[in-house]
Amino acid sequence: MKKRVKVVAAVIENEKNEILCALRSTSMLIPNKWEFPGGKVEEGESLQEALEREICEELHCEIKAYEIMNEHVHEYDTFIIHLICLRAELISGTPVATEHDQLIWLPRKNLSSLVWAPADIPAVEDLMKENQVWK
Ligand SMILES: Nc1nc2c([nH]c(=O)n2[C@H]2C[C@H](O)[C@@H](COP(=O)(O)OP(=O)(O)OP(=O)(O)O)O2)c(=O)[nH]1
Repeated sequence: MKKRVKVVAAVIENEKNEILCALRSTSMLIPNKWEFPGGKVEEGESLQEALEREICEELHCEIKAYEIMNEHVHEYDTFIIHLICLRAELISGTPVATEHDQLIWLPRKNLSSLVWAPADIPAVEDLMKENQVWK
């Protein structure tokens, strides 16, 4: 049976309405694909606590995590991911790529120019739809 992981990911939006996108490195699982930074939820943690911890560990900055913007189950060849994307805001510091190969801020309308991890595509599509409604 495939392993099932519960992962939280941060949709961090800045004051210019750009979203932080992170490139998984060649040494990570699902290499060279873009994702929303985050990681696995540990036992006893709320989604928000898990995400704030992961971002602090990975990007060396502080965020405040808010509500779920997209939730999706995706089956990879070797595992099943329950990916939960939360809206988030940068509270202090500047994100630094310590595990990722690259970090970029992109306006919603340009998100489709990146090659995303397959599990992220529904969240990316939802974000781009918000662009059509509000911008
Ligand atoms: N963080 C994150 N992971 C994603 C996304 N999309 C996606 O398929 N994944 C996959 C890649 C990884 O296999 C898994 C998350 O694992 P991870 O390695 O980033 O999490 P972690 O830091 O808690 O892992 P670990 O090193 O403690 O084992 O989910 C996404 O948008 N964000």
